[in-house]
Order: sequence, then structure tokens, then C-alpha cells
Amino acid sequence: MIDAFAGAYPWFKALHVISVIAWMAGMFYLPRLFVYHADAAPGSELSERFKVMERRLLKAIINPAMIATWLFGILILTTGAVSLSEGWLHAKIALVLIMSGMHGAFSAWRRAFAEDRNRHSARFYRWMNEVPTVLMIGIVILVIVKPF
Ligand code: HEM
Repeated sequence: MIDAFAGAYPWFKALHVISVIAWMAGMFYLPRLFVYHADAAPGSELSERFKVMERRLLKAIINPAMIATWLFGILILTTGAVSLSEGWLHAKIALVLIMSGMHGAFSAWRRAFAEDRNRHSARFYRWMNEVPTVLMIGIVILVIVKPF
């Protein structure tokens, strides 16, 4: 434990939850944009507008929010308020790593749309849209219920 951080636990937790909300809002919305973008003709005015919306959402909200979520999550651990040997924490971190992997996939798909080389259907993005939801439900149950 870093002594200077001991009293900071509730503040780090508050900032962590604020960052999580922003990250999840973006992770739910970006694949929704992909669903509609997949049906827009490359080069059309609509497709170009989706490109701007997707770039701004990723760069201004989703990327900084993911960094802040990780930062404050790790800072909570430095306070010593949570034992590092808890099973729920290990399971939570595993799901968060998958969430971060999905973030990487969304980032790659956004780049493909930006360069007019998307290969996936609207149906594919509809399914991908569900993944962050399922992960978020698992993570919140692990961190609140702490079933093991
Ligand atoms: C990025 C890596 C993450 C780390 C290292 C991390 C770590 C932590 C830790 C140590 C706590 C304190 C738990 C406690 O006091 O009992 C916490 C709280 C919390 N985390 Fe995370 N977390 C991460 C990502 C996430 C994500 C992605 C979500 C949701 C999708 C999330 C949701 C929450 C919630 C809701 C709480 C508050 C629980 C409470 O009220 O006690 N975290 N996190």
C-alpha cells in the first residue's frame, strides 16, 4: 500500500465509476454507428458523416475514458482497500482484458470504415454490439456481489 493514497480510496472509486460510465457509453454507441454505417454507400455524404462521428467518439470519449478507467482501477488497488488475492478481482480483470480487446477491435473496424474498406455486415455489428453489454453485466456482478 502507498500510505499517501490510503484515504483516497473513495475518491479513486468515484473517479473510476465516472470513467467506467463514459467508457461503456462509448462502447455501446460505437458499434450502433457501425450497424448503420455498414449499409451506407462508401463515399456517400452519409458515410462521410458517420466517419466524423466515429472518429470523434473514439478519440474524444472512448480512448481517454478507457485510460482513466484503468488508471483509477489500478490506483484503487494501490490504496490497499482491496486484497489482490480475491477471486472476483482476478475474474473481473480477465473480463476487463476482453473488454479492452473489444475496444481494440472497434478501433480497427473504425479505421477500416475511415478508409472505405469495411468487410463486415450490419448483422455482424449488431452481434458485436451485444458483447460489451454481456461483459459489463459480468463485471458489475463480480465487483458488487463478489460471488467468490
Ligand atoms: C480497467 C481495469 C479495472 C480495474 C483494475 C478495476 C479495479 C477495481 C477495483 C479494485 C475496485 C474496488 C472494488 C471494491 O472496493 O470492492 C473497482 C470498483 C468498481 N469497478 Fe472496476 N476496475 C476496472 C475496470 C472496470 C470496468 C470495465 C467496469 C465496468 C464495466 C468496472 C466497474 C466497477 C464498479 C461499478 C465499481 C464499484 C463497485 C463498488 O461500489 O464497490 N471496473 N474496480
